[in-house]
Amino acid sequence: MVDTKAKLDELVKILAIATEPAGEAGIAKRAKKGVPSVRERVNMLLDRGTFIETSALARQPDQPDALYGDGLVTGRGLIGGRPVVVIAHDQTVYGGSVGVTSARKFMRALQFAFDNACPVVTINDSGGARIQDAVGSIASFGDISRVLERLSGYVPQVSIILGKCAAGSVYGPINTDVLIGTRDSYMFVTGPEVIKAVNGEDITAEELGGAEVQAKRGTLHHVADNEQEAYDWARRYLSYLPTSCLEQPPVVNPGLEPEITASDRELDAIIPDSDRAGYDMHEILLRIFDDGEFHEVRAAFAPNLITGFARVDGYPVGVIANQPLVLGGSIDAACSDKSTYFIRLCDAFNIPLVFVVDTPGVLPGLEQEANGVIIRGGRVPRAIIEATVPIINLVVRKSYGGAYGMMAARQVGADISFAWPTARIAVIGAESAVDLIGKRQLAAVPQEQRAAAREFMVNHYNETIATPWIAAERGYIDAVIEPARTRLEIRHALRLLRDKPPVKPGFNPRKHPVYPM
Ligand SMILES: CC(=O)SCCNC(=O)CCNC(=O)[C@H](O)C(C)(C)COP(=O)(O)OP(=O)(O)OC[C@H]1O[C@@H](n2cnc3c(N)ncnc32)[C@H](O)[C@@H]1OP(=O)(O)O
Repeated sequence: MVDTKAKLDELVKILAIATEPAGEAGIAKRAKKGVPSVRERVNMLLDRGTFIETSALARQPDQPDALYGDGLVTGRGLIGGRPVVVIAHDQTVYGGSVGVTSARKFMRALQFAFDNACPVVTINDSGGARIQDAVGSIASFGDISRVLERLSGYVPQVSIILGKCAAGSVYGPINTDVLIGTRDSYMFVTGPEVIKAVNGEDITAEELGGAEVQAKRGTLHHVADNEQEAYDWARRYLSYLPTSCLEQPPVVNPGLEPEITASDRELDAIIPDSDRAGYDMHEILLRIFDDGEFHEVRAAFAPNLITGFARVDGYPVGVIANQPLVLGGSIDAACSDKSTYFIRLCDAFNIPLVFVVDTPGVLPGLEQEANGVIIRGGRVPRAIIEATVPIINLVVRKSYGGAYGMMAARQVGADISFAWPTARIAVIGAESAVDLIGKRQLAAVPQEQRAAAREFMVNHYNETIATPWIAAERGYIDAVIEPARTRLEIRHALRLLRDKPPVKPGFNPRKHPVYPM
């Protein structure tokens, strides 16, 4: 005979335990740290009331006191009304470490995302592979890595970093698309105590892998002031992406402001008269896309290049722009990596690219050469050439030398290229050009007249060579446009390119190209 009521009572009791598996000790641990519970975290991320948990009762076999959930909460829910899979570590259960059972849950959740072609968001607060599970846990991380690779470029993957994450719990996230850390989070391969024990090095957690440091290294794509901001940032990021590479990104509020606005007209005066004066590129970006909105990604890393998302007539675009306020907007090794990554991210998810160009060229010097500026810079044009999404190129001021191609000149990959009348398109800047090819002429000028002669030659170069007119006359760019018309011209251009096919025509029997790495 089955005692149905007793069974139901047992279920209610077990579910209550599973909701707070570490009991009072877990609650006290969170209270001490001042952090929400893992399920509160999931609910802060998702649309209200949409979370459906899976495998809440999973626990280690053959251990009567094993804790439910095994340190991981998994399930599905909605963000902005669209499905996502969520995987979140419970720091109060085995330190959120990943054992054989939790790894199985992890894999099942990833498989669900694969089968249903929906994004994955992980909330990481974990010391990595569970030491007690020995080879079982490191083997499980191997399994997880293989599934993450299958998902990469197929569905968007976001990692939120909270607390102190180490080892497998940083290598997993770094293989996802975007990492968001709270200001008080840490990422390292091994923590300070292990380092002290292994090589005697005394180092603080902040120096080793604090959020600010990791953002400057490019490991974190955004540092949030608190958990809620981290979840909001992730939600906003996903609003620009399709649920998978099989879909198109969502369109939001098309058709607004079809005529030139007062904000558009401000663009006519934004480039300073002085060639050497800087200005904040954000001021341009905020005026050439919808609603003055720009969702910047990786702001703290290589800030001489800006990357982020915006909308053009409601359709998401990825934006890559030089920042004249930092290193004059020159291109260095770090910003080359930033650019390559962002091109591939957008291309993977059918998001057109808009390059906004004002760069004096590739940053010269020993430090850059030692940092691999050649090999890292070499990947940028490759990524542009391989991309199949529509690409727009807009030169607002300088576009010199190798940087011309690295910012998607039409000959490298732009489908449509524009320049403002203030554009300077040339092999090198005026001063360097005069010093290089005009040195014999200058040497022949009497010393007292040399400075004036040099200035004359610089002006002559700027007025006759480094202009957009030569590029326009010879067909290297498509049009020179009034700055105030830019927002509408980009709209028209992307409308023309809306049906660009996602494959390049022509058969090539190779397996894949070889990258400069
Ligand atoms: C593929 C791989 O992942 S191999 C590498 C395995 N992981 C590691 O080497 C990291 C080991 N862990 C650490 O270095 C530290 O715990 C840190 C840096 C992650 C966190 O440090 P702290 O914030 O000071 O927390 P603390 O060390 O107290 O750990 C919190 C709890 O998690 C447990 N824990 C942390 N990491 C692990 C782990 N990998 N396996 C099992 N338990 C772990 C701790 O034993 C502790 O348990 P308790 O609350 O019952 O005492």
